[in-house]
Amino acid sequence: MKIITVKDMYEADRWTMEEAGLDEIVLMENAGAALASSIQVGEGNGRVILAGKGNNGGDAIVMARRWAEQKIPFSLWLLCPPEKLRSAPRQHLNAYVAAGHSFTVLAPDTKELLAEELNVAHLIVDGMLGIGTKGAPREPYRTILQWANHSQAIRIAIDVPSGVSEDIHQGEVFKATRTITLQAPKTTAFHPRWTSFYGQVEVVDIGLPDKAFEKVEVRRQLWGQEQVRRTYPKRAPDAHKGTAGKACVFAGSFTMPGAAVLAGKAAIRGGAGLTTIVTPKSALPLIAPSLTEATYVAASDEDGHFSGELPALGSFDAITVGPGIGRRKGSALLVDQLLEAENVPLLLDADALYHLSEDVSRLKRRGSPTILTPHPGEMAQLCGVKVQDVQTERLNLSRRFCQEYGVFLVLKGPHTVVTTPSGEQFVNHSGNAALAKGGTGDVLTGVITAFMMSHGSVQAALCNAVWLHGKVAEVLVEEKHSLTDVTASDVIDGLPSVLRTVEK
Ligand SMILES: NC(=O)C1=CN([C@@H]2O[C@H](COP(=O)(O)OP(=O)(O)OC[C@H]3O[C@@H](n4cnc5c(N)ncnc54)[C@H](OP(=O)(O)O)[C@@H]3O)[C@@H](O)[C@H]2O)[C@H](O)CC1
Ligand SMILES: [K+]
Repeated sequence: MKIITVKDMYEADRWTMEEAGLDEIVLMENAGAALASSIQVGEGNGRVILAGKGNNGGDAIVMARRWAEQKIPFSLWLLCPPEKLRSAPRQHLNAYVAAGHSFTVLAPDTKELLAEELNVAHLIVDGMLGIGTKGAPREPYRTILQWANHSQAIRIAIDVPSGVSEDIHQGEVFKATRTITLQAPKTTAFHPRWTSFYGQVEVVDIGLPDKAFEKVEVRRQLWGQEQVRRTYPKRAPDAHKGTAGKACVFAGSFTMPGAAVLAGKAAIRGGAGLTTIVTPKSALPLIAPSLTEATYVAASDEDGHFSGELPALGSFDAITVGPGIGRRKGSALLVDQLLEAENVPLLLDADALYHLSEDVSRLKRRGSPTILTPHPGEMAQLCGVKVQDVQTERLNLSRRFCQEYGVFLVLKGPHTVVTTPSGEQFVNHSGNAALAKGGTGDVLTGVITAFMMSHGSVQAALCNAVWLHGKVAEVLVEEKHSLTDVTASDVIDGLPSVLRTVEK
């Protein structure tokens, strides 16, 4: 599903109205109808619908008419005098009134009443400001946003939470429990400044034809269950361990053996036919008892770490380096040599990224796919910028990096972004805060390693692995865990149940 900018959305709107002849009134009707049916109204009274002067307010007015016809009690508040409404919302207000329904206009003598209603509301629907917002909300929106955000109510935003805009500001923003976005997800939903204001994001169809987006150059998409099901490869009935892929994972050290165990286990659970762990000799006995299915190569060891001497190896379908290798000179030498490995995809994670950041230009010499899986701190180091700069420019920075160095990149975080060497981007739509724990990154690395070998496309392999990893965390928390207690091993144990749903 394409992720679009405000400019893209207005262009698609224009095409739909001018070329397809569907006017704004119809789209607004569709929007209001979709909203009315996707919001669970719950028990009791105390539903407040807030409508601003623009078309976002128009969507709210249509939704209110639909609810009124279903005899759902609510109060509709108009935050500007009716004559100040834009044309389409005004027409819909006329229809609302003609149908015999009532509303209240915000005015000095009604302000207190709105404050009180918001205070006791159990559901607030935000149709105040949409994608036409510029900068921080002005009055009266600012004050109403403060009241709404203080309420204990469930808060549902129409299209975007009011106050969210492409120009970043520090003003008041509607803190939505859930945002029902019209037609296509907007880039602001994945901007670190705004993500938390969106709450849970849901996209509803309001009838714009796909063709409306054809002219829009969209190179950012949302990756979710539907895309995973479409691209997840079926295992051939005659598959054997050789065809399922041979992975070589350089991981672990005397002080960090667990990282190798987690990455290796996850690769095996993720479907790798054969997994070989290459680890310093003294770390091997710490790893092998916990990972019986792997084979091992004992690498030359210096103080429990890689000495830098590359052991003789057979041929592999994927090489991964990084989990638990540490930051010593020996592992730096190891990374340097592996970057020269020909004809095999190479995944660099964790401390391998630390060593890579010494000289990123080495990436340009690689002939086979290279995959980097940094968290924001590692990305900052790779790019020579501050972590904060990575967070505010996640999409743009990733794209520039991948295009310059010709790599695939998985930038981890609440909406993990996968970028291809040509700059196509995929924003992941699964996961939760349970993954904020040491070791979960090693698990992701293992799954990616396996998927790189089973999927025909590196991009699909990365996107599917990231989605699966996040989905497992969701299922764990839904079924038997809390956000606090999930461990990296739990994530490995949770892989089978989600994989089964994907394979069906
Ligand atoms: N195709 C679709 O997706 C459709 C979406 N719809 C909905 O329409 C809105 C966008 O509607 P639009 O009227 O363009 O914009 P808004 O509703 O966001 O309102 C913009 C007006 O609000 C004022 N404004 C702007 N910034 C601020 C601010 N910081 N503080 C206060 N007020 C602000 C401004 O008016 P002024 O006269 O004050 O300048 C804007 O004009 C979209 O989000 C969907 O919800 C359609 O219903 C169907 C098609
Ligand atoms: K809104």
